[in-house]
Amino acid sequence: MSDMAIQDSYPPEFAHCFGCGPGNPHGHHLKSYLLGYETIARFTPDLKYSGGVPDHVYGGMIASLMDCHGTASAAAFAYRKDGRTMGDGRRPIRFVTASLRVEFKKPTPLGCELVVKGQLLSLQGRKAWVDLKLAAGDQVCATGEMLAIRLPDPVES
Ligand SMILES: CCCCCCCCCC(=O)SCCNC(=O)CCNC(=O)[C@H](O)C(C)(C)COP(=O)(O)OP(=O)(O)OC[C@H]1O[C@@H](n2cnc3c(N)ncnc32)[C@H](O)[C@@H]1OP(=O)(O)O
Repeated sequence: MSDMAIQDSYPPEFAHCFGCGPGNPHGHHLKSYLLGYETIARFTPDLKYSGGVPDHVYGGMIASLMDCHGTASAAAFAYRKDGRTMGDGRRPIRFVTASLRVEFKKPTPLGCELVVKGQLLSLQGRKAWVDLKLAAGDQVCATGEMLAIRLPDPVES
């Protein structure tokens, strides 16, 4: 596993995300890592992120974790495809979410660590499709599929 969290390679101007930006003092600071051919993030939601019943995680939190982990995953997969290393000093590769479909398979327990994993489905031009799974222990509680779009490089003047 790379020692560097994908989000820690974000330059300051891209580091404000509430879910994962290192530069947002109020945010969740999600950290995603490239591990072989998949990505992984671990996060324990605070007890205030309860859903309809007190011991289940709010669905928006689950979608938020997939949102941030999915775009970070897309970036990591694109770095690898381009033969680059994150934080290499060149213009960073960044993706934003164009669409995210989440399927809530089981209630997600609150008060324990959640593990989000991402796998690349396809990378074509600026478009990356990422498969996502969120689990509590051995139980997959939610699955997702993201289309992430790579931000274009600025035109040199
Ligand atoms: C910025 C720093 C990021 C740091 C990382 C933290 C991110 C954390 C995760 C997030 O919360 S991201 C925030 C939520 N997402 C957004 O705010 C994105 C809002 N949408 C946009 O900014 C633009 O629509 C977008 C950049 C996604 C695309 O606009 P562009 O003008 O750059 O591209 P264009 O519209 O030409 O689309 C490029 C391709 O993607 C396709 N596409 C775009 N949106 C799509 C969509 N929603 N569904 C399907 N396909 C889509 C589009 O058809 C086209 O396909 P082709 O190349 O084959 O023609």
